[in-house]
Amino acid sequence: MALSLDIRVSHPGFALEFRAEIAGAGVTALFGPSGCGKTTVLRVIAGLEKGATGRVIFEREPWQTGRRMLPSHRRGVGYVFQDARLFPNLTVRGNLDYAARRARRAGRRPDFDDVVGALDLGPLLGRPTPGLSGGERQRVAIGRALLTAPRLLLLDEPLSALDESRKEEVMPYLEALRGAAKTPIVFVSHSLAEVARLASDIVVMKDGGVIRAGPLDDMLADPGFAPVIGPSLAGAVLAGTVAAHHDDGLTELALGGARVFLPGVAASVGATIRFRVRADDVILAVGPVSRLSALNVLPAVVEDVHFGAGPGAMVALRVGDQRMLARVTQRSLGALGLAPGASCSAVVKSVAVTRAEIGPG
Ligand SMILES: Nc1ncnc2c1ncn2[C@@H]1O[C@H](COP(=O)(O)OP(=O)(O)OP(=O)(O)O)[C@@H](O)[C@H]1O
Repeated sequence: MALSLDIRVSHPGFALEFRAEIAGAGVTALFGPSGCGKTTVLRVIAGLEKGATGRVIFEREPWQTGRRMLPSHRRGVGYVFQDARLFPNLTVRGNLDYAARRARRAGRRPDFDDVVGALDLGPLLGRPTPGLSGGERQRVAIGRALLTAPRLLLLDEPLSALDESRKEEVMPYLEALRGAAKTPIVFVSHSLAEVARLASDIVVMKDGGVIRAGPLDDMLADPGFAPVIGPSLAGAVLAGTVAAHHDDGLTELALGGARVFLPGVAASVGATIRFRVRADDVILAVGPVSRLSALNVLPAVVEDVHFGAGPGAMVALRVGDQRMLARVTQRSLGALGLAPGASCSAVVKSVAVTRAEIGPG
């Protein structure tokens, strides 16, 4: 584990008591409602929360023990804030150069051209920052953080200030970063769709503490996790390989032996795609399914059933070697005779999977 945290922070009316081990690679999401303490955790990691106590160890290096803190600038942390916080008096190039100079002074060697290329910042370099769009500003902010050649990258809701189309503009850069960066990333979000697209691990927070932590895919496929996030948000991530793009705008994916049709995905044939299917969008059927508008009928086996306090049930399904969740009524389960071990079909409408929930694998 790269980052070991056992920290406490106290503000008037708020107490944080946070323990977690954060992986040395990939993206760990800190997920939870507004005010649960996500930003405070990032600030402690970055060395910005002066009143914090406890222990922060990064790759065996003590960043904080008790009240002794390694100064923020000696940690090698890149921080991207919700609002880009660019220097308004400098051009895009000026903002980026500033970061690269800082890194070089600290003995690190950022690759300017590499970062500019990865984030498509070339055409923006001469622009003053006040005139940039929200999406452009965040790309520059991410570039600036990368140019400090950080050992750890902290992203605090980098998309939350953007509207949906701007989010979609920036998201592919974050996804590419996840694939290319050897730097571990801690990503704060209260959007499960964003977390499902970017994260490999998740730490779920509530009221200043950790309520669940683990690998994202396992967690999202666990029917016991649904009550933690709210059943209407529940849904598992599936992965498939692009098999074909069709003239009517649909993309066909191979999932083991099964086929799934999604709204057109911009990825080449053979590429791996991840997509989240919300439990509410899955219909279960027993026996032959014919003449149905839904395009995806996946052979499934019931693995587990969790009953809620109301009339609903969360059903864990195995589809080939992957897992899915379906939320149906207990009445339907009884009528169909569905219990662990039973075979059924999981029916998913193509249009139920939105673009925001589809990303590269
Ligand atoms: N410097 C401070 N002084 C007093 N209270 C603070 C301070 N910083 C944070 N808090 C409080 O601590 C709590 C946690 O704040 P924090 O910003 O960490 O939550 P969050 O989960 O990141 O929220 P959001 O998603 O809205 O950004 C909030 O109640 C906040 O008002």
